[in-house]
Amino acid sequence: MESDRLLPTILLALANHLYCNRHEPQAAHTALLVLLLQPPVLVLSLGRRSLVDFALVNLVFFATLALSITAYRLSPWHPLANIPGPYMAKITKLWAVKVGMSGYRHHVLKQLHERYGDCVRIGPNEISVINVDSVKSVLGPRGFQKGQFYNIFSDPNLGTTNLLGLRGDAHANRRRIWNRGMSTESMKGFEVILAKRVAFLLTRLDEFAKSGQKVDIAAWFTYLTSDFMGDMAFGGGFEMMRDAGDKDGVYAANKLGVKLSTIIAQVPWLWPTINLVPTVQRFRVFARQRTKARMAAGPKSHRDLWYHLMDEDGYEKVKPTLAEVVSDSALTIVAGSDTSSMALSSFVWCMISNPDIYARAQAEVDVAYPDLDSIITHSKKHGELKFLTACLQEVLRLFPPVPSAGPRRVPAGDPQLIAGRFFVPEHTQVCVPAWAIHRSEKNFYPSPEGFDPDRWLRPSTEAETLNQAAFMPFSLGAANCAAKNLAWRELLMTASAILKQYDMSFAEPEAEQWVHTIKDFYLTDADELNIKISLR
Ligand code: HEM
Repeated sequence: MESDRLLPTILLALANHLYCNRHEPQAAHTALLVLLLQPPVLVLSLGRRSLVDFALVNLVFFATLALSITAYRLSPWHPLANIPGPYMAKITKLWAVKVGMSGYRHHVLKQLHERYGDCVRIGPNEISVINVDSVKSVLGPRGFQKGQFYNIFSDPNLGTTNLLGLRGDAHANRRRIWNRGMSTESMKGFEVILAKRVAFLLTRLDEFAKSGQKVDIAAWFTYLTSDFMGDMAFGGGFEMMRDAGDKDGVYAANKLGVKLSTIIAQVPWLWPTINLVPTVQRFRVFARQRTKARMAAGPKSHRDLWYHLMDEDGYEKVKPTLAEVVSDSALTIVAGSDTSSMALSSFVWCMISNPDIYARAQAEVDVAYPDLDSIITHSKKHGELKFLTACLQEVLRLFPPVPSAGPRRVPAGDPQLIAGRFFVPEHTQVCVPAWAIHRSEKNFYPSPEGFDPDRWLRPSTEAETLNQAAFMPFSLGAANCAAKNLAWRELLMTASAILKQYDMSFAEPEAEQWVHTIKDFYLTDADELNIKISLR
């Protein structure tokens, strides 16, 4: 290729690299279009017309761009050059997309930390940290704002963003309403709603116990938590326990959205493009339909979350808009169904896999609750369930339902010292993976990978480590789980009821390996967990 085309093509590619380095693209389709258009425009402006010219200019343009980006990302001038990590991760986000799509991101991050230490570079502009001091500075009271990944929680159709996607003052204002909605007083109303659903679960599970058929308990916990969240968010909407499945495909659409978020987490500028896919819209259509139904139904006898999010008590000077409430109610279903159901499934798996511990937890429930009714009518005795609580803590430690979450972002103009030795520039994405933190022997020792509920109950000794500050299944700081207390009640009530009512065993050898099928798609997903249950 002659220099009259070669030089301008190379310069154009380098200029593109320089521009994108300063201004990260926000939407894949526009960025791609702009890139694809440039080489042909250049060829035409140079007065050329032949196909060979078009092909060569394209080749040189994209090869130069790729080489320039790769060289810079691996060079000692890159601001994250001194942070160790895999080469492919440093060069391209495609590495993270591949890892994310495999569903084993949680395992990969843990292995990387074992190999490289507390701070690992996991993307051209992204790091992962697991030492507790850094975790505090990222998530603590003066922590970082959420990274670009969380932009997916804005709904272009409603023109608003749900709580999970908000930052700064906007987040604090909305969170105040959530916190009021999750007060001890509100919890009483929610418990009535929860108790009805748990009681119904038991009537459905009794059918399996009586027939002796195996039951996919993971699916039934999903039905329970989805039905419950539907009640909370929109005063109803899901009847998955009644239908023994996802009749309308709404849950599946939601699940697809969450899975896609794994890819988007790595390349957030793909979101506006993926957002155009009709299946992704299905869940939003459901939310709009339920909103109409909820508004037509009026107040419920027991106040649901909708009541509080709408500020029907009139505490706020400026009332939340309907769009904000709809998007937060939809968030309730996303955030509150798979998280709790995976925790409950992991709990059942841990019980059956550890018969001695199972027997102790069951005995404790039998002492606290003389009959099943007392379990589902009130939660006053939850404080007495010390061993069961320790079992659930251990479940949440080993199998956190949000294993690596989305990254936070180093504030503009304020580089940070991370892991005590690395200066990290503004806008760097920082991931804080609970799965790896919970399984580090620096935080939980001995046997950080073992199921040992007693570690939460034994008096502390020098030979053991139980780092409470490193326990973060509900995340930490201002944007931690808004429904942590409700989730605990749900876990304790359901776990107590299951222990009280049934004896459980694995229905097939594959079930013994079930935890190895847990995948990390921001929330977790796993195979069927088939068990046999019999009435006690
Ligand atoms: C065992 C059950 C649960 C676990 C382990 C859990 C865990 C978490 C985690 C780790 C986060 C932070 C996510 C992030 O930073 O990306 C979060 C946020 C959130 N969770 Fe939960 N969650 C559970 C149940 C629930 C339930 C039942 C609800 C709904 C009623 C809920 C509502 C929320 C909301 C609204 C947020 C966003 C908070 C904010 O950004 O201020 N969660 N949860």
